[in-house]
Amino acid sequence: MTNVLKENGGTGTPLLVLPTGEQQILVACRIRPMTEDEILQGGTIIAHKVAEDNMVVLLDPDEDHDDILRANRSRERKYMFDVVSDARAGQQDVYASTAKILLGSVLEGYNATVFAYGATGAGKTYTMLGTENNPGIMYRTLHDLFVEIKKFEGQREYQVSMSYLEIYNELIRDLLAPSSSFLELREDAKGTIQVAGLSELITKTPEEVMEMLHKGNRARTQEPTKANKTSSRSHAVLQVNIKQRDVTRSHTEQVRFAKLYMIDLAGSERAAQTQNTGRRMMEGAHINRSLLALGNCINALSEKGNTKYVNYRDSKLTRILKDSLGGNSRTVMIAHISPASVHFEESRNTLNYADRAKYIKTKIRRNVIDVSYHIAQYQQIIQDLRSQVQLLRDQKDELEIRLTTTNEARFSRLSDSNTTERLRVEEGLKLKENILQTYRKQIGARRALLEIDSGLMDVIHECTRNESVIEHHESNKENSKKSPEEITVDTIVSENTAQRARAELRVLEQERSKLEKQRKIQLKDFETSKSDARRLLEKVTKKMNTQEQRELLKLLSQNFEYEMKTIELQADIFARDYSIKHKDLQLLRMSQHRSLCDTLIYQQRRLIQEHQILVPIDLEELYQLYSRDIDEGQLIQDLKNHSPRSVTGINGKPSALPFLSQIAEEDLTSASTSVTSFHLPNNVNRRNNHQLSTIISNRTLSDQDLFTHVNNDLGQDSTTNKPMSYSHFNFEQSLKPQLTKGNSLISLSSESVDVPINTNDMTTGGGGGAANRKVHTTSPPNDSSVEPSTFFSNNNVKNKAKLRKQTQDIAARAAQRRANLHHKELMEDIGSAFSNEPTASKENTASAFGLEITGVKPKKTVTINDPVMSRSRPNDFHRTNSFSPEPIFNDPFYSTTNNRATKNHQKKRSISHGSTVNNRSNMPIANVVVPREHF
Ligand SMILES: Nc1ncnc2c1ncn2[C@@H]1O[C@H](COP(=O)(O)OP(=O)(O)OP(=O)(O)O)[C@@H](O)[C@H]1O
Repeated sequence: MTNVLKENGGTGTPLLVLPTGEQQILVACRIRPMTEDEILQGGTIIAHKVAEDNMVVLLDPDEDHDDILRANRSRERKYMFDVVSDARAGQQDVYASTAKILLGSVLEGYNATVFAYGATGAGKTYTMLGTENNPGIMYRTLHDLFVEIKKFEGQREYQVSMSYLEIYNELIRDLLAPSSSFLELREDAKGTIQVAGLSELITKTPEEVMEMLHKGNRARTQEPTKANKTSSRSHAVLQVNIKQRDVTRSHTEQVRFAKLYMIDLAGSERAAQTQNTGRRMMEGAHINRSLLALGNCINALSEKGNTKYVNYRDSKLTRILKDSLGGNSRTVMIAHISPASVHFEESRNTLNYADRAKYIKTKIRRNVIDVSYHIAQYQQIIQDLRSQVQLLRDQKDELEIRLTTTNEARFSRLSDSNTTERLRVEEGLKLKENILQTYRKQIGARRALLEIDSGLMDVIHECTRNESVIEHHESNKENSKKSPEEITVDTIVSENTAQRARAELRVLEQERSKLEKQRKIQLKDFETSKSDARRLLEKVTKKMNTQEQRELLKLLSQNFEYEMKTIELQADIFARDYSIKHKDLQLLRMSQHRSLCDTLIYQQRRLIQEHQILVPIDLEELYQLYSRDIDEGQLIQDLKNHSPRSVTGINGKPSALPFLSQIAEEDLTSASTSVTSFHLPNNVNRRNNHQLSTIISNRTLSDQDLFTHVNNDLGQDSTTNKPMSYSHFNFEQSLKPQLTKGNSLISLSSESVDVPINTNDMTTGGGGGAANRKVHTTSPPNDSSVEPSTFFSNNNVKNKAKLRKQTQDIAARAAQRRANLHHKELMEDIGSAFSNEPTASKENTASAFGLEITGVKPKKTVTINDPVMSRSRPNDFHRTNSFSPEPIFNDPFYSTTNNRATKNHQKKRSISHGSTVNNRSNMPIANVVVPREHF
């Protein structure tokens, strides 16, 4: 069979790769020769290819040229197509002008379809399948596909598999497993049609393909009809899947997939012409129905602008052809007609359809998946490359030994008279040595460049880090201008750090410019060695004329390429590492900036309150929004999620990022102030430590904070080496050392907090009345069996788990309460608008207004009250302004009710021993107690 192809012109012409994007279907027309039957029937040739033009002229056999009346109403039809072939065109010609055009694209990862269309007996099967001695498109395409694949041997890995099915009477049969039951079509999530259970066989040679095709065709439903002795009564679909990837593993790898459909449709038929009855007629009806569906799709798709709905669902054929007609596929339609006058109507219909199909456009894109390897996998790839390098080295050494022996033998054989040959061999060896040296030089230059780059990256990173430290110090200084008596140890430490950073920066800048100069020189060296190697290679290639020499050269080059690839991979790892570090710093800087903004907002807010300035309602709402973000911990959560610390390494464990451990403690502290400065402006928190902790103790603690603190394994107080006190732990003393050891940034969000554990509340499991459901804890835990000090003990895992569980319970109950409250409020709001309606009807009305009452999302904040403060200063509240009827206590910064609720109910709140009671629900809502004198 392969010989047949060679005789027919083989695979000569190079393959095209067509561009991506919207493309029209390529429509070809094949006019077959007259058959004996047609000649016997007295048929005349009415279909002609016009010279070189891609035009078909179809003459009307009934036209009477002597009819003067109809002289101007000729039924002669002219059609233009992309390709037209007539009786003179051989199988190879038809293949070369149609399917072969697609092959290059298929190998590049584009889907393609070739389908043969036409009336029964028009020559579709001949074109697609052909005969044993003159195979058709299916075989030729696959043959060339394998030839092309062979060309890439050693560079790309291919897997070719095929499946072959027929649609007979709207039933799908697997032609490669004909005894299996009928198959069903399925549509996957992406809308791609799949045939469930279809066998897919991997093929390695064209011979295997041909064997499978024959096997499939033998199983195909074929019956003689009046119109065609070997009429195919089904649509046959050959699907070839091509998957390819590069042999050489790299850090990024492209895997390409392509689907190639080759379809031999059953022929449309007219009952009168085929004279079919019974089963044949039924078959014909099915064939026609599916072809009609195809025709409808073609009509809809060829509409200008293609706005019409395309109904692919009418037949299995159109469902399978969905992508080929309107989706991601380069498609070629080969319309077949008989030239005989007896088939004028069929030919005309076919040509009309083909003419419409010219306007169909498909959207082509390449099916490529970029497989990007995780850094952890790089090591493996490098290892693989190293072993490949070693293997090649061994091969090279072996070849060198063989070559030397051969050369020595040749030298001894060479007589003095044959000096020219001797010189030639000597020169060859010299060239080889030269090329080796150049390669070594190039590798050396690349390695040196990599080292400089890596050093430079480190220096740049260190510069940025120091700049960040200085910047933060400056902004802090600016932010909290202190009187001389306010200068504390912290201030001095910070100043020293900044000075150190400045000194470091100066040295680093010098180092950086030195490295940059070195890099320039090295880069030049590398470029020179590259061009030297290229020149030499060209020279040596010309000189080496024995097979052995060429093989050696090839091995040398491959060896060199692998070495270079290994270095490039290392460079890539460095670059990625640096990029992670850089992002880390960016995060830190953003965090610092946020800290500054928080402080600003806080101070502004304080000014407003102290001077009782009226603020516009929208500003007030913005404050509330801001406060909610802070309290819900959403921003902190985001920070945590994007923190490089959240990058997981092998086995899901956090990856070791040494950079983080290098961050100076002061940097972390500054990052940590992102939230704390909002609660603790510098001029407040420097006054005295007592005040500091008191203020902190009264902040709102969100669920997020709560979980974070519990989960963060706070352990022992590092200064006293004692377990953490239950009622209070201080950020400065407790969290910072943990953080600097590499704990999550989330911990930075909180300082000193009170953990609100009311064991009564917990043990009742939320099942009690309003008293048990109180959010605030006004007394220390009264469960004496639980030693507070053991709660945070590092070793007491049980207690920690218990505490975690209790905390979660509190949060869950608080969330539930809020949900109830929201629900209630919503119902009351709706109630005021529709006060006469019963509750059920209100819910209906709400849903009619797009309000889903039951779906009210519970808020996530738990409000904590300082037990000590609440008891000792019950009446120490004051009003600041009309927007804040209570002091900070009701400050929207700390308040967690939603905007609407806050707005609606602010005026109705009353103060009751440190908790604000919502008039409607009688439930305490979020609040924080802050004694006046602290401001
Ligand atoms: N280009 C051609 N050269 C020579 N013979 C041809 C050519 N095209 C078709 N024939 C012959 O015409 C006859 C009908 O062709 P074929 O079976 O391929 O038609 P078909 O369109 O597939 O019909 P059906 O739809 O009924 O299956 C066959 O005997 C075939 O060998």
